[in-house]
Amino acid sequence: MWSFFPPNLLAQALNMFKDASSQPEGVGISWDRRADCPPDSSDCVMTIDGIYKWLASTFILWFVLAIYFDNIIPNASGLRKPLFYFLNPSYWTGKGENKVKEGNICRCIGLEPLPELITPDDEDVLEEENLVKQQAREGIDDPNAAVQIHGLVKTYPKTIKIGCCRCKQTPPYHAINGLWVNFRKDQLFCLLGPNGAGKTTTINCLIGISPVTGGDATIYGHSVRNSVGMSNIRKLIGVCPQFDILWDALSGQEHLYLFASIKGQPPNYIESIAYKLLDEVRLTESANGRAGSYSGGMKRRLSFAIALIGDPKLVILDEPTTGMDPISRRHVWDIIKDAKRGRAIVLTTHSMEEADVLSDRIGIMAKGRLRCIGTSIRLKSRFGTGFIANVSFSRSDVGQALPVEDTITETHEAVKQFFKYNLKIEPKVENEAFLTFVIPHDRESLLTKIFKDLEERKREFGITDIQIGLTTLNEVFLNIAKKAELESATAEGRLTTLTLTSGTSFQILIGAQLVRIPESESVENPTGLMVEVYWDQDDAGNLRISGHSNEMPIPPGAQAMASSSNSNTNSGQTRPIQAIVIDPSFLNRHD
Ligand SMILES: Nc1ncnc2c1ncn2[C@@H]1O[C@H](COP(=O)(O)OP(=O)(O)OP(=O)(O)O)[C@@H](O)[C@H]1O
Repeated sequence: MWSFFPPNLLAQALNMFKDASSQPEGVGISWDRRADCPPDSSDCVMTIDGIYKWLASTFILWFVLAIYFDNIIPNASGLRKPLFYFLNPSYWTGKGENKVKEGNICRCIGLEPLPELITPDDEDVLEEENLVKQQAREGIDDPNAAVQIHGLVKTYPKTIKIGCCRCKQTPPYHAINGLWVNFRKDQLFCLLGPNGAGKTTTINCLIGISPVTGGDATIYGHSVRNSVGMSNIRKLIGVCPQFDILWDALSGQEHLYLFASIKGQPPNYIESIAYKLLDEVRLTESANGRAGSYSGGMKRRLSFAIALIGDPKLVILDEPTTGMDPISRRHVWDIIKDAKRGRAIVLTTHSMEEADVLSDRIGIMAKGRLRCIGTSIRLKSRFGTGFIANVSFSRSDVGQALPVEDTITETHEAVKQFFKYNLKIEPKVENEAFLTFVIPHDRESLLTKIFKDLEERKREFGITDIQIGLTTLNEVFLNIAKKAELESATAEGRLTTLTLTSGTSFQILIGAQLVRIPESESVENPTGLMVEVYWDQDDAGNLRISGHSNEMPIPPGAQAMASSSNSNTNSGQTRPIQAIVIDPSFLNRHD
């Protein structure tokens, strides 16, 4: 046992050298006599020759063990190989399956239960899911898809590790909850979502930084779940991560040289590749400056240039324009548009304008699930509130006989009446120069006729311009984020206190639209009173009450929805009065 540890062998060898040469009559140990025991030694167990051989053998032993443990102990991202990975022929041949695992060897994480998969309630998401599932069932490798995501699940265990194999678990967090989607070639797919939606986690799973808990994803046919597939994927992708991974001491040019070498670009071309990319991202002048002295926007541009090295077939851009000024941003948009040709791009961003300008398809995620998918126009028409009509007025060419203010009021009033009579809507924004109306989707069929009439009566109303457009992507995003937050608040039965302007306070389910005011029955209103509650989101995305409507009688057709759980009721304490939630669907019937 003693001999398995090289320092002991070294110490023994030094000791033998000392004994052999410390006395004046000592003859030392020559190379020829390396296998002989010292002449006066009675307990010679090992000679210098034996020590050399042991040192050589233990070097090989420890070297092999180091490689083995390096493979089976989870790396910084939690990835590791199976215990008997070396028995798998693919490890040696570099072909076929060689699955990577996640988590500790004692499998704290491996035992995480997969989340309950929920069928999407959006028809487009369901259609996409069914398409990908069908392709997976039939083993079809879609020639138009660059990335195929098959029921991807990522669960972060809230685990506190103590020692090697003892671990304490807190509830796991499902960051991605069964994602089924294809990212097509020659297209830019934009992944949107509020903070914590799971966008970066999805990207990290695709690029192999984060191990997948369930499901799989293939990039140009290579699975992210096996290490051979992952090493092939690395040759095909370029990544601009959310946070710049740069070395302060290296210049922009040196970064490009370094990454081009790592990506295996031919040495003769590295200089021209770096020159071209620096020019594309407008960093030629600062090419020799240290990255540490770059501004945030310059660092983002350098990271973007690094992602384009080697002409990757899939480019993943995680918030690439964060911190850029509008001019640089527009410039990077142009580069991204050009880069779309011949490759797939996956982009995450918080800029709705960016998503609108660049995307071929957009997917909005929230709470780890895909909530909607489609082109920008499709999302706007399905999830926006409808069309926006802007009617502009001139002050000069109408109503000469009346004072200007009266003329304005009169023309505005006439247009307001026109919209009220034809579309039953009031203006959303109103000022001297224009009126803005939001036209709900259910009245879209009337638009052609109404705008023809309005066009003909332009002079009569003093209208200078009529503009009509879809609601913005921003609005779609807010609607989806709000719906997701509402869903989770309802599922968890979270309550909050509503205080009416009349001073009455009671508890309501977070996200409830219509609530019955407790104890509000009277002779005039035998069914009681209700209020409509308005919600918005705070900076952290949590729903908060922004206001409420006037109190109104509950119509006979209104039905109570399933009552909420009494999650905040503590035994021994006064039970808070909790309002009943009324099913808002009857509102639509009375529109
Ligand atoms: N290593 C981790 N351990 C535990 N939870 C994590 C870990 N990394 C991310 N999460 C959680 O997973 C969820 C998704 O995070 P992710 O970074 O993917 O969100 P995102 O959509 O990219 O948000 P943002 O727009 O802020 O970048 C978040 O609630 C986050 O707190």
